[in-house]
Amino acid sequence: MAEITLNALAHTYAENPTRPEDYAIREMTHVWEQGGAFALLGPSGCGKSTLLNIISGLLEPSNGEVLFDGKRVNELKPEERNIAQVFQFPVVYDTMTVFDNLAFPLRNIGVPKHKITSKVHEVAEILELSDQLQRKAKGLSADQKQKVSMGRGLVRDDVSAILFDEPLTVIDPQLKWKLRRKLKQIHEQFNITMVYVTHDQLEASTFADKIAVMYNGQIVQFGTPRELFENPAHTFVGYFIGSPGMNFFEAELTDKLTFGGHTIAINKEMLTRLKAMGTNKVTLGIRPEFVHVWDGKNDDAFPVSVDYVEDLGTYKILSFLFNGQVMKARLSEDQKVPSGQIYVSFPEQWTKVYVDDYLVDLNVHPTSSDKAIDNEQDKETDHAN
Ligand SMILES: Nc1ncnc2c1ncn2[C@@H]1O[C@H](COP(=O)(O)OP(=O)(O)OP(=O)(O)O)[C@@H](O)[C@H]1O
Repeated sequence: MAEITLNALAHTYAENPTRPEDYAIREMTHVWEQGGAFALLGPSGCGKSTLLNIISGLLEPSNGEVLFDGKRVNELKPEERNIAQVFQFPVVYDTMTVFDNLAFPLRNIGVPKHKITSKVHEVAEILELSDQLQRKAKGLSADQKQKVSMGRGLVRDDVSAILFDEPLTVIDPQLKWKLRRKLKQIHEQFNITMVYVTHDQLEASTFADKIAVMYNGQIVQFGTPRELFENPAHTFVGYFIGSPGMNFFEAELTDKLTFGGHTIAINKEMLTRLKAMGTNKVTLGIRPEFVHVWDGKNDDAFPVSVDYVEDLGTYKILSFLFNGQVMKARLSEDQKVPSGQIYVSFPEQWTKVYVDDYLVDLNVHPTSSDKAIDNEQDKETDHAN
């Protein structure tokens, strides 16, 4: 069992890296606590496999350290790290029986025979493979083979963590949910650190307690599925999580925030913070679920025109044009479908503010650069006095 720490970790495949874009993993410091179920979620090419290979020892990082329970493991070979890895495609020995496949990692480290037998039966029972133990792996279905792959990670008591790299890719859709549930159950039973890599938000949120969202070689947010939904820390999280993703629009900052001449309701403290940041490029984000749609005129609502409505069975997605920009609102199944000109409002609580793609969060203290701006402003005020 292990807590995994990435300390100022960075990796590049380039020989002479000069720009941040030359790094597949940009410098990150990150902790996966012992016993947690974590997902590493992001689109193709964001650096998930690179990160996983660094943790398992298949790849040596260009900079920084990997620590297991506080101990540096950079120099340890994969087999010395006690990490089990389950890949996209099942790794099983076709000519061996299921029993021998599961017993293999234990035989390798010289575990006594009677212990092997009891451990293999215990794991087979959990994975519902007990009646398959004497079968040759060759004849198994893809999902059964993948269960054997997982079982090979679970038989060893000395495993620090299990890393899953898109393990359900080859599994039939109707069996996916079953295996996902099984994994969750195994996690609860074994209390082992599990890191699950996927580009599928549904897989990530059903498996993990906490999700690390990766984008361009960086972890842009690490939070519960609910945090990622309600308070995306980066515009990419808003866009990537949710279906459809968050609506974004550029607002103009003067003594208020406006979009196409309409004033967007925003907290006073937030306005002060934005002014202190010295930016006039502010991006606002609101999830389709939180857009209020009204039939008639309303003091807080903006006039918009309906573009089209998609009926998705249990809910509807309304596309509308606001100041020439297409945005979306989610309507419940029984909500009346409006047409023509309608009114929408954006509740202040759910209107998120982003500068340079990062959330401006009033609960988080300003960064040192914000403080520097504050200090400069204080100085200017002193001079003026
Ligand atoms: N061996 C390599 N040599 C050079 N560049 C590489 C190598 N492996 C990966 N990359 C690059 O590093 C970046 C991150 O790739 P990586 O495979 O880690 O992403 P990923 O999120 O796992 O993508 P996928 O989901 O498609 O596997 C990409 O730009 C990729 O092209």
